[in-house]
Amino acid sequence: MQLLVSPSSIEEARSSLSADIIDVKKPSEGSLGANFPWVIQEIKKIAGKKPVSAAIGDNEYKPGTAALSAYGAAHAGADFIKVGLMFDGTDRARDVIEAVTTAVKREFPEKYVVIAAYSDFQRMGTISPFAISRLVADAGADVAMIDTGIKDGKSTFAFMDEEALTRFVEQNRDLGLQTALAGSLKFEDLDALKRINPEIIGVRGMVCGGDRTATIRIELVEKAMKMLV
Ligand SMILES: O=C[C@H](O)COP(=O)(O)O
Repeated sequence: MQLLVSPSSIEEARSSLSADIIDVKKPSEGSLGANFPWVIQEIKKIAGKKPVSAAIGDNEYKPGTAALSAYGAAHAGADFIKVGLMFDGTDRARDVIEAVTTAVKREFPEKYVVIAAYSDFQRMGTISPFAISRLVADAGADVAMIDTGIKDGKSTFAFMDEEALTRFVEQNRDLGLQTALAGSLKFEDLDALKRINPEIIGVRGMVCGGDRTATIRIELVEKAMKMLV
């Protein structure tokens, strides 16, 4: 299980370097808020051999806009391009997933496309994570992800229990996909996450000391890494 940590600045990225994946985002613009291309470029430089991920926003149904954002993130140096689906409807989700995957993979077949749905989809009226796996696999994307859409401190475990999350991981594995789980995860959740066994867990608040609007602390990233071995 790899640890993905989401810094919002170059300084925070420096504190995140012991994580497995450095995920550039702008939390002030949403759960999967996109940061500036020059921030991705700078973080890519300091990340060395560590893979860099970039969130490209909690997208409405705008396949062209999402595809261009994904293309921009790939060109800025992101190895993982992470796309949130903040709308409902299987056909519409298929359009966006195909568009972003094509935008990245035509030029960068080695890069990973991560498609995220939200554990709190019911309160937001957006697509269920269970509905995206097949679409992600059919499009040739790589990772199906769950995050929380509304960052009000309620964790993914408040909306989906261990059994549901395990089913999601298994569904993805059967389709040849990796799974990433995130959403206000806490140190206390790590044992359950080890049992669920996704390929990636994504955190920010946990390594900011509980408040995702605070700053990432190097010792908490190291603590999380130690707890995962
Ligand atoms: O990709 C993961 C997210 O940044 C998780 O953020 P969070 O742990 O504050 O919910």
